[in-house]
Amino acid sequence: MSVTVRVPAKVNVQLAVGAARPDGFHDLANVFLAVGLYDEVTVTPAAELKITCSGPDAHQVPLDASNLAARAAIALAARHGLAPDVHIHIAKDIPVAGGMAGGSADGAGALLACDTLWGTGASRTELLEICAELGSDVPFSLLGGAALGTGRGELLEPLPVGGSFHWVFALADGGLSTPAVYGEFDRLTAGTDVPAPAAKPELLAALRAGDATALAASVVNDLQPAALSLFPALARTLAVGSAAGALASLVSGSGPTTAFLAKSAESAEEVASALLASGTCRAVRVTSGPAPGATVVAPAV
Ligand SMILES: C[C@](O)(CO)[C@H](O)COP(=O)(O)OP(=O)(O)OC[C@H]1O[C@@H](n2ccc(N)nc2=O)[C@H](O)[C@@H]1O
Ligand SMILES: Nc1ncnc2c1ncn2[C@@H]1O[C@H](COP(=O)(O)OP(=O)(O)OP(=O)(O)O)[C@@H](O)[C@H]1O
Repeated sequence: MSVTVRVPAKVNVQLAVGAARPDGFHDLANVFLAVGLYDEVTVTPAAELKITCSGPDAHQVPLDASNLAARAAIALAARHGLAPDVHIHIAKDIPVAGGMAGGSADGAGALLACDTLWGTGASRTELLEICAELGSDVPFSLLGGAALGTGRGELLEPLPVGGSFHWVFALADGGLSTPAVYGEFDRLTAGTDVPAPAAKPELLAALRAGDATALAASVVNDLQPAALSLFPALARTLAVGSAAGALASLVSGSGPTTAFLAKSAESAEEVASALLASGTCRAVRVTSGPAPGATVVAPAV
């Protein structure tokens, strides 16, 4: 008896970052778009909590209680007076420490999988509450689609999207630590007046219309200068994608994955080939978004 949940990666089409708050987090206007790269989380009853991981980046994933999937199982079990005795297997396809919310995806996936396996019947509200305790990106991993995240990114308002967008992702050699990138943002903006973050109306309209050209004209990531400062080689990857015809080239979230919005599936393939041929990234992925949020794919039998 086991339950498998599929969970998407995300790209931030707008990431507006405010000044650091007293609690160390930053207020955001975070426009999330789920894209079709997925991790699959399978939970099976076991004598004790155990985690395994497969996939090309598996060796970088912690297999102890610090794994967000383990933390999710423990949090749900504690709320319902259960023992978190499950084997969690993560089939990992989302790049690790890549700015695509891979760990968050596993947290949301394990939560939904354990809820289904244990029959805890937690409401959507309770699941989202636990997600927010696990991390700022985790609620969106559960929800999927597109959403505006405010607060530290955990307060979600689903957004309408009028079509599918073609994306290419270039995976970098190495990762970036999210706190380090926010720290670099603070260093780069020290002494300046950081405006309160706000979603751009023209960007929300472009999403609503499914208009890739209009979306490309308005994407913006306030963490990009910080990511480039810590990982300067990313500038070359961005330039290659733009020269190959991408409508927009940007750092995905805290990086170092770079994201390229293409006008068509054919153009996306051309951008991907140029990126690979340039030698400025370790791998490329072609996909589209929005993608659905965490979904049970193989229920308990
Ligand atoms: C960069 C993004 O991926 C964009 O969606 C997120 O803002 C990061 O979300 P996350 O990885 O879920 O981050 P969390 O696990 O909640 O926080 C990790 C660390 O990132 C920094 N952090 C995160 C979110 C936020 N709004 N402000 C922050 O300053 C803090 O240093 C925090 O200690
Ligand atoms: N299930 C998990 N998968 C990957 N990393 C995990 C997981 N649980 C905990 N981690 C830890 O979290 C760190 C960040 O990994 P993750 O892949 O979530 O980064 P990210 O995609 O850049 O995050 P975000 O986009 O949400 O800022 C890893 O280096 C690892 O130590």
